[in-house]
Amino acid sequence: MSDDEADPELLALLRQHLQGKLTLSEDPETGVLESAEYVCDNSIDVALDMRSCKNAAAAIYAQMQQQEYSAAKWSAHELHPKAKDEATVAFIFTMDLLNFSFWSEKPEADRFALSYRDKRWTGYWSLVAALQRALDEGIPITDSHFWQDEEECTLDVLKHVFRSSTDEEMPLLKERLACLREAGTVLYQKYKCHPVNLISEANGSAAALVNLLARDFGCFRDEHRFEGRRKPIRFLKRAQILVADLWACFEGAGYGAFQDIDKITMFADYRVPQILNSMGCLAYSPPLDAAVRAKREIPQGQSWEMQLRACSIWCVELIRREILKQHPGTTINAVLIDFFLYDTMKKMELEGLESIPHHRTRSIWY
Ligand SMILES: Nc1nc2c(c(CN[C@H]3C=C[C@H](O)[C@@H]3O)cn2[C@@H]2O[C@H](COP(=O)(O)O)[C@@H](O)[C@H]2O)c(=O)[nH]1
Repeated sequence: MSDDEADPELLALLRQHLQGKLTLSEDPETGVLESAEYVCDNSIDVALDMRSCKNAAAAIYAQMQQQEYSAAKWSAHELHPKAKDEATVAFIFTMDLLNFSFWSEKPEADRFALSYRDKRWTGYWSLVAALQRALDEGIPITDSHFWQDEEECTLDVLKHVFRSSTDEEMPLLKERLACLREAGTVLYQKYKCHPVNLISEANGSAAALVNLLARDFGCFRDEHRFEGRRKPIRFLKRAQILVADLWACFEGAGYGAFQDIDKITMFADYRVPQILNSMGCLAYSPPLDAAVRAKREIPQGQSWEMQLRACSIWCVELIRREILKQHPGTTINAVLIDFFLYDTMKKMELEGLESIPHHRTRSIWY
């Protein structure tokens, strides 16, 4: 067949499509909601309180309206990147590769903290500040070529990037370096060394992008066994928050344009379960409640930890459905509810209003 002749198979497919006979493959699903509902239905140490979820839906909606809460708030934060370009995509990809496990056992004054732009940053914001500071210092921390260069991108360089203003180091630094190395290799092998090519591969689907991340990057494959069930339970928290951060940063356009963003669920971290419990939406069994209040470490993958994560996802899904029922046509989705709950929890923490500690699990998943 010469170059300018169309492929007969392609022509046949096109003809079928034009005649309405070709049903393109179903929109992809991530399987996270199905996983969350399954674990929640089989949980005995974490339960949802429906009355509180209903009340929470009304309160969250009212406060989001009052604060004019929208995706635009994402870029408003001084540390988040402002430019709507490939460099920002690389920044967000790097950030969500490493967006896990900032909590400390030390008192507030001694915990890992980072000084940047004359402020002290802890938790998630210490990560964002560290990346911004590295770029200011000419360290190409968001460049996948750098991640692969074992001479340049060493553990000592990462220690410098995340250097603390206290004696405590950022947790899991070796694991963070391993995430960068793996991501650098996969981006080199499959995506021409840049995450923008990942986004275009997903063809405007948030669920497809989440699935690509879980398929190709072990460090995004946040799925685990639950009590003998054959099919793994999928949480995919950092894959989902990566898609959500792109969507929020680019305000649903450009590299953040996803026609199915509403398929993204709440991000199963250690902060949102804390506020859901404080609002009465999640109830813990006495032994779990005692373990959380005693700040005892809860191992990743253990039943309690799986129940905390899954019930949080399912709880926010029910709150989302209740808001939709009370306010048909609202643009509020699980991403915005989640962002709002995280930000509200951080405000409560700042004002010393935490009624229960967050649970202590050390892992690269959240
Ligand atoms: N579910 C959920 N988890 C979130 C975030 C964020 C930050 N998102 C920003 C972007 C838009 C929003 O408006 C936020 O301003 C971080 N985390 C997770 O929390 C943990 C860090 O806690 P702490 O150590 O206390 O900072 C860690 O697992 C981190 O991955 C979120 O939004 N939702």
